[in-house]
Amino acid sequence: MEEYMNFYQIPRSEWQGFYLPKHTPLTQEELDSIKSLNDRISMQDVEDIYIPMCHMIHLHMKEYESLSLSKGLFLHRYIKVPPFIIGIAGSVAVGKSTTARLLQTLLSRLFPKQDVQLITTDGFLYPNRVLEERGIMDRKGFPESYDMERLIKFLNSVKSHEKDLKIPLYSHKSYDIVEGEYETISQPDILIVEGINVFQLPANQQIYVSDFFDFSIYVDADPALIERWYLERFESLLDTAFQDPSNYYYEYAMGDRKEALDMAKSVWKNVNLKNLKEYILPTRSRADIILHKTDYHKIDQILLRKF
Ligand SMILES: Nc1ncnc2c1ncn2[C@@H]1O[C@H](COP(=O)(O)OP(=O)(O)O)[C@@H](O)[C@H]1O
Ligand SMILES: CC(C)(COP(=O)(O)O)[C@@H](O)C(=O)NCCC(=O)O
Repeated sequence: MEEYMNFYQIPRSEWQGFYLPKHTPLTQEELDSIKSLNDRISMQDVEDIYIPMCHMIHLHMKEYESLSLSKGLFLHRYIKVPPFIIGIAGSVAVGKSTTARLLQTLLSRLFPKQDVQLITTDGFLYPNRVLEERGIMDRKGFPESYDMERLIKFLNSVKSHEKDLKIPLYSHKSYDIVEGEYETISQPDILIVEGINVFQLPANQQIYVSDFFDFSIYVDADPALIERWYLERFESLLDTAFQDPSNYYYEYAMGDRKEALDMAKSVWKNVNLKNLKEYILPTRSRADIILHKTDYHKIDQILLRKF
């Protein structure tokens, strides 16, 4: 079957004309706050791609709100509109967290009354102790390494307007869940959920994570490019975060550069690329929108679900 049969395939040049950014110019302060997320983000992409996408998301939000209100009228009860949840999926190192933080900034700016909160699903990875007990330490990021039931219960609580929900904290410094530390999500209007696994259909569950999504985004690129971004990020971390003696990769930062890069290449090939091919790419066509990136993270094509 043709994977994209139910998608409009829209080249960048066409997409950028759908919503003219002159309606929503960003102030210098806002541009600075985006640059502080990642100073390599292209402002042209923000204007041409992300701002029109925020307006597309707004269309979905309006429909969602209207359906919730109509449901309440039908049921003769007041239903407070549940939080609108946006899922973001894609490979490790394709730029999910950068996209998620950019979207959080832009949605907060464009819709100032909305409280936009963000989580990443790495907090739902089992702690290393559990992964070791199960003999799956080398499967971090694969479906069996996540407590998906906990993630589903969390999303249900968010939709039910529960307050002060605590989620575990994953540290890329210790490469493990930090015991006793949590992140708090409390009654957002919009919640962005970013992770490699968010469109997957876990075995033995009747409810899927994506059942809670009201809009979903897949960030896509050629795996050879993603490998380059993975290795570039690894190299820049060798010069910065990994220099901290308490960092999981400290020995690599202190040792031979080539050995460190060979190790990263092997993790890419045996873990992250394998995971991409077996479990992440097959979920791509579940997204409402696919952002396709080319060199330097430039978005060249947008695929928008028709139905
Ligand atoms: N739009 C972008 N422009 C430039 N660099 C980017 C962009 N998005 C991501 N990157 C870079 O690519 C690498 C991977 O991005 P990241 O958001 O950490 O990926 P993920 O969350 O998918 O693992 C990082 O080094 C990041 O700085
Ligand atoms: C923590 C991750 C599984 C990504 O988690 P996500 O937030 O996307 O759910 C990934 O960054 C990771 O650590 N992968 C294991 C192999 C590696 O060290 O790259």
